[in-house]
Amino acid sequence: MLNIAIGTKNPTKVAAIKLGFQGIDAHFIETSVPSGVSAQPLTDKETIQGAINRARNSLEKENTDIGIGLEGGVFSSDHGLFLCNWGAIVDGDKPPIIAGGARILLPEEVANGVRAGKELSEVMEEYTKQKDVRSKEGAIGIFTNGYVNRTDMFTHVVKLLVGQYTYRMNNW
Ligand SMILES: O=P(O)(O)OP(=O)(O)OP(=O)(O)OC[C@H]1O[C@@H](n2cnc3c(O)ncnc32)[C@H](O)[C@@H]1O
Ligand SMILES: [Mg+2]
Repeated sequence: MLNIAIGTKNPTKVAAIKLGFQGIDAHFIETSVPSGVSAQPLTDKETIQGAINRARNSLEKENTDIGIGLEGGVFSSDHGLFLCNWGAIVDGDKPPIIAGGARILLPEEVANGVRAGKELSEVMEEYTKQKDVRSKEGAIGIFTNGYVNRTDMFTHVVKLLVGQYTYRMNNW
């Protein structure tokens, strides 16, 4: 059995990790760890680092076989501010396994709140007048009209991670 530390207690991320590991005999420990980056990462680079830090910190804290981290962020482009998501698996001293998720543009009204220094989660609550969007459908669920929610999006990231992890186990 694979012991896995999950570097979050956010229910959308926890659900995605359990779905992404379906078919693998695994035991999960949810643990709160620092991401080591800003609460609102503003570049791909910072968001990737947050995912790796969460994976490594949860592995070291819980002393499991592997650690997994999922991190949400945004980045600026010529077209506006994109939502981005990254994930990482850390397995001892091996190089981290990394995978990226879907990206969508945020409406300018929401983007301006983040540019002004607010966290996306806070802006989403004001914009939708709903509490705790981050733990439910997420910004991606709201702006895709429910077609792809935060768990769907992170499940894809986790499958990309698990697939690369099992490939490496079998071939390296
Ligand atoms: O408990 P943790 O694991 O930290 O979960 P989180 O919801 O805070 O998620 P992240 O730290 O990975 O996300 C970074 C920031 O972006 C926000 N965010 C990212 N994606 C979001 C989404 O789909 N909906 C609402 N807020 C989102 C989030 O609330 C944070 O302010
Ligand atoms: Mg957070």
